[in-house]
Amino acid sequence: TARDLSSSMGHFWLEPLSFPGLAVAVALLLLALCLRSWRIRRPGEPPLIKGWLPYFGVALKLQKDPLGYLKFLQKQHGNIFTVLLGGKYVTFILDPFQYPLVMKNHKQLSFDVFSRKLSEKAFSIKKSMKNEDLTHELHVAYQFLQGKSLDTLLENMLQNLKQMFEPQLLKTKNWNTAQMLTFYGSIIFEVTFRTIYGKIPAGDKKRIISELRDDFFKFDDKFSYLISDIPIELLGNVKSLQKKIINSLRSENLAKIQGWSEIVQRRQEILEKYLVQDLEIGAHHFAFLWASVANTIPAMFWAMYYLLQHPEAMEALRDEIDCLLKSTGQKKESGFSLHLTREQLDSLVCLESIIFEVFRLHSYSSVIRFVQEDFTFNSENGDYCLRKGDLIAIFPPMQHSDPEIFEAPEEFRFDRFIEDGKKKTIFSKGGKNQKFSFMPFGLGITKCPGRYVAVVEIKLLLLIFVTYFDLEIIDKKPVGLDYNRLWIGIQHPESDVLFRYKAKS
Ligand code: HEM
Repeated sequence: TARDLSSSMGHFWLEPLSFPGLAVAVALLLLALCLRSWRIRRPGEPPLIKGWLPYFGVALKLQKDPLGYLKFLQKQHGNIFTVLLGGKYVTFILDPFQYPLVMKNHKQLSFDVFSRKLSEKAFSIKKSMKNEDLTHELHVAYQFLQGKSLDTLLENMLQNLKQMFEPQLLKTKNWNTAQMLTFYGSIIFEVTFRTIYGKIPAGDKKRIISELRDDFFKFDDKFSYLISDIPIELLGNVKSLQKKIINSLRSENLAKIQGWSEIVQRRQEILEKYLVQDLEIGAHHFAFLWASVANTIPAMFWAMYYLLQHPEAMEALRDEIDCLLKSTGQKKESGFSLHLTREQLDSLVCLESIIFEVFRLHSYSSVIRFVQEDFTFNSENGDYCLRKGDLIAIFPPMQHSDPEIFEAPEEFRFDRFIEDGKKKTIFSKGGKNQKFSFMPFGLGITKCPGRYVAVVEIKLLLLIFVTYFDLEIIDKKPVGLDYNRLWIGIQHPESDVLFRYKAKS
């Protein structure tokens, strides 16, 4: 419908044009749209599905029910086919045994063309993305999101949570009502910012962090439009929000913040070494900040949402946490005195299983590659010609929702990732182990480097809320997914959910 169409394009505005001017602009636009859709399948190419809408192709159908529609196309056309989506031709590779072929052909199937375009539009990172040495050094620096550095991040995160919770939240002795996504979003933004970028000096602290957070969420609300072809200038105030956030993360402003994490220190050194332009440095910090919270927030929302809807999961989790606290001699009653190591967090198999089950159900992180040159994809099921300029997509939710790998895949089962009291890591189909059955963080060279931080952070927050608070869901109606962020991580809920909390007495 026209409404769907306008929402899938974004609510943008145009400068008023005179009538003849407008008519010519519309005619040219329609011509351009039709030309983009004018493609005929060449011999050897995968089946081509263009839909009936010029330019948009099957975008609306896919957005309405991505899994249902892709499974329908898979039944009709097999494991490889090309669809027209918002002016782009995307070839889906749905057979997991062919994933390694996509990952290993770096030269023909490039990941950086796609991510460079996104970084330029969404975060205003311009020249520096083309500098291979810089990109390489930034990648090497991701080691500071693992190992010993991760232990330090965990310690600092606990400390920050203590400072954030003690003055206020832990004193909430009467029921307080809040919207769940907004509530956890705000906590995650603040604790992540403090842990990664450090503490804003007292005085202006509250104002600065809440202003940055508000701007960040307003920007993030429009993120799905940033991966479309709509120029950023047509997205209302997104450009000015982007400028404002980048400005607050420039070296000069970051220098006022104390306690940078190792990853930020190292990134800053590398950025200074290669770049002269301070705004470009701010843009890199913005991209990293976005990556560090954008997916953790909806993941935390869903974990809490399912826990509150599934008393059996809550009970199992409470037992597991009680056991750990007892065995480490920690008492719940003595204020916020928790001390946890990464090994202890790691031993909580039920907690991890709950989080992984949320990822399985709601991570739509896709692996996207750009076809750099015409290329023949030699697979076991035949050879396919891929066309220069098209995109290739691997779509993990197809495995996550395969009933032969995960029984009753639509159900939330808190213990799905537990077997004989231990973590279950291998899943099979038809008797064969499936290496690519669970891919919430992408694959290969572009796999998320922050995945350990994300899991530690969600574990810590769930543990704290379950230990120190009484929690109840108020809106009991089931909540569906909003597929606006189809390719980019954990999906948001269709609507926020009312819940209430109070500190345990
Ligand atoms: C549940 C939470 C998270 C999910 C589902 C997630 C998912 C992903 C995915 C799928 C990618 C790859 C995108 C691509 O193929 O281009 C990615 C990239 C990235 N993620 Fe995460 N992520 C999460 C949390 C985090 C956190 C907490 C951090 C940082 C502390 C982080 C830092 C990054 C960075 C820096 C990249 C870009 C890597 C590059 O330069 O290639 N992520 N994430």
